[in-house]
Amino acid sequence: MVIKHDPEAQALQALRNEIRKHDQAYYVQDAPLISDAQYDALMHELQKLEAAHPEWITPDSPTQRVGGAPLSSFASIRHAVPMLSLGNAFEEADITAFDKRVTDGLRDAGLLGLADMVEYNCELKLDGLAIGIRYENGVLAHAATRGDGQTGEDVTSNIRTIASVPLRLQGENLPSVFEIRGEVLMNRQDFIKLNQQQDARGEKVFVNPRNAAAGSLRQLDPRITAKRPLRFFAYGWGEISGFTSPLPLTHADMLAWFSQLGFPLAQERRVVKGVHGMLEFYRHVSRVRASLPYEIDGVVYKVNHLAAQQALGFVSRAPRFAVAHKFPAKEVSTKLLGIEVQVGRTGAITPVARLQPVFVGGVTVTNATLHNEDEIRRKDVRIGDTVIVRRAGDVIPEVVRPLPELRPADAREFVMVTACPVCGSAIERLPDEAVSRCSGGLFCAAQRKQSILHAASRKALDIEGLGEKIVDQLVDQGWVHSLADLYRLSVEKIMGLERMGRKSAENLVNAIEKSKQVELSRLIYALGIRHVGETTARDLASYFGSMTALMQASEEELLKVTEVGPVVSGSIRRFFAEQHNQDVIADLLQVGVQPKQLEKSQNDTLAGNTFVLTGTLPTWSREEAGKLIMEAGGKVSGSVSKKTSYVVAGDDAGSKLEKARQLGVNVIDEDQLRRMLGLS
Ligand SMILES: NC(=O)c1ccc[n+]([C@@H]2O[C@H](COP(=O)([O-])OP(=O)(O)OC[C@H]3O[C@@H](n4cnc5c(N)ncnc54)[C@H](O)[C@@H]3O)[C@@H](O)[C@H]2O)c1
Ligand SMILES: [Zn+2]
Repeated sequence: MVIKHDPEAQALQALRNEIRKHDQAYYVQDAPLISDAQYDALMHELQKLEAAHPEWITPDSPTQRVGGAPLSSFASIRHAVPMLSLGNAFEEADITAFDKRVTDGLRDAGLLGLADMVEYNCELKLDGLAIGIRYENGVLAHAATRGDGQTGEDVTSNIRTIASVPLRLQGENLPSVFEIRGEVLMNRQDFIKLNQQQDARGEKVFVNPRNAAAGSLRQLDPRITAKRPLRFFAYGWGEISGFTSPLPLTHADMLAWFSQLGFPLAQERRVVKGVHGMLEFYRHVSRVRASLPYEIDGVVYKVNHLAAQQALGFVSRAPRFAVAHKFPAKEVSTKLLGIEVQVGRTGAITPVARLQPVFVGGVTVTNATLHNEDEIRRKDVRIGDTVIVRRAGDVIPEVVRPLPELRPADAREFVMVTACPVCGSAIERLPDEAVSRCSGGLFCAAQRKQSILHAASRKALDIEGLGEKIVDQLVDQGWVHSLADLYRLSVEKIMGLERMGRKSAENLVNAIEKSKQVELSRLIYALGIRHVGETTARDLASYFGSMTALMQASEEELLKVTEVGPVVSGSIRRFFAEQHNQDVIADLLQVGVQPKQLEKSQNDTLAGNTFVLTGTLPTWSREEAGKLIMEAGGKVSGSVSKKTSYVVAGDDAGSKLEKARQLGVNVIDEDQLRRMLGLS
């Protein structure tokens, strides 16, 4: 054949096989391998290919068929009347088009006056599985799943276990053959309970109520089905014969009759006219959806008059007289046009997907997060891919996964940027971290607010009154670009900020001025170098004694400082390697910031000793004691290790004391420390 070597024909075959595989998993195994959105995207792609090449459509194409082949472990039942699917509509325009098709069809058939609007019966689209139940002379004879639409699985014994399915029809005058059709489903609450039980017993849990209902009904042992909380709701019929009374004339009256025969109907039914009526029903159901006891995935509109239904007839897999109006999916597919990176307040670099605009979860989405570089690799997302995008509730939309089946030949892999897109500083990523970060902490505009707030905090420069609201304004006004700019602010300028009187402005300027006389350790901490917390800053200050010495320190020297390992030293080296950061520090010294170096003690009594302070000391605060130790040449560390020389324990000392005992580290009290310091 000619089409054999056509790449499009090959793609078409591959798609059909892929879809068949998923039909099998979904309809037969009740265990879908992919989300419905993903499945719908594959189906959509196949429809597009077939529309372009109608000559390639074969009767066995998934677009022409319903469901999956019946499971062979069940006996099969041939449907007297085929069980079909429903056409789908997603937007108002689809509904308008549906109504126009119906209206035109009925006018052509002479069933609708020129000025008349079509009447529709509106129902919920229950998210379970379709079942046909046949009654002979009023008694349940057999029941079958939809299967491939022509032949279904015999689930008679299982259907009999469902309490809401009558074993015998109610009333006197009954048809000799009557087939009811409807949905078997599981209430949300029942589904949650079932999954808890399954989990507790170490058995399979279901992904959603639909699959739980399908899996429970399609059991070879009806005793298992009997234990599952299944429900049945009627919405249609198959063969009806041997009935002496006239049949109802409308769909709504048919439903009313089913109710009399003993079948439960789903709530929220309504007969409406025209597009307006259908859309109003849709909006109403959208509002009550969350309060329904079961899952629905949309609503169904059916032409109400049965004569009109008959005149309209069927296409291959669905009736022309009905349509399912589906709710906006939380997941949809779209094209990934590109990947950009964003810099967060803390310098974290987030890759962001630029998408072909798509309507999902009720809004149009053009961007979605890809979290980080590893996620992109793990999901194997490539630029040019068709991807599944998810948006549930108020969360940020995210790219769930690509559809490799639809990957174009020119799809490209993402390459992480090496320089910050905001400030140009190097991007760093530590081996044990997922996130890449901009290393221009002091300089990067994206991180300005955060880094100034950090520098002003109590344990850093301790600038009272410099809170988030003020920092926001200072940065947004463009008055403060870097830390040093704080020291250039005047009272007059600050008075220009919202709700800032002269007095508070003066206080703030004084607080900023006062912070020029800062201990070296606090200034180091204020720089916001990654992994340099308060304690490390103190260790660095006491070891190097000056900012210049720290900035010039080699890796080897840094590693000599207590508890500075390769990660911390690397972070310090990279920070000072950035020219931008060096400039900010030079600027700080220029505007008059004078870090106070700790006075080295005369005799270096405690040199070479590392102390850990824990618990409440009788007279000194831990900070005071730490300062005294450092002034005597000792080091203070936050955690106990074999390298610790002494643990100074006060009242209520906890795990650190225990650790010291385990490791055999000397434990002393405040008095002993005082003596070592030569203070008593
Ligand atoms: N994830 C997967 O791998 C996978 C595989 C196959 C199918 N699917 C999903 O199944 C869908 C196709 O399934 P489908 O062919 O059953 O179509 P459908 O579920 O979109 O619509 C037809 C079905 O709706 C049900 N229904 C509920 N309320 C109804 C009412 N009031 N009146 C009439 N019918 C009502 C019936 O069971 C009927 O068979 C796909 O769009 C996809 O979402 C997913
Ligand atoms: Zn940056």
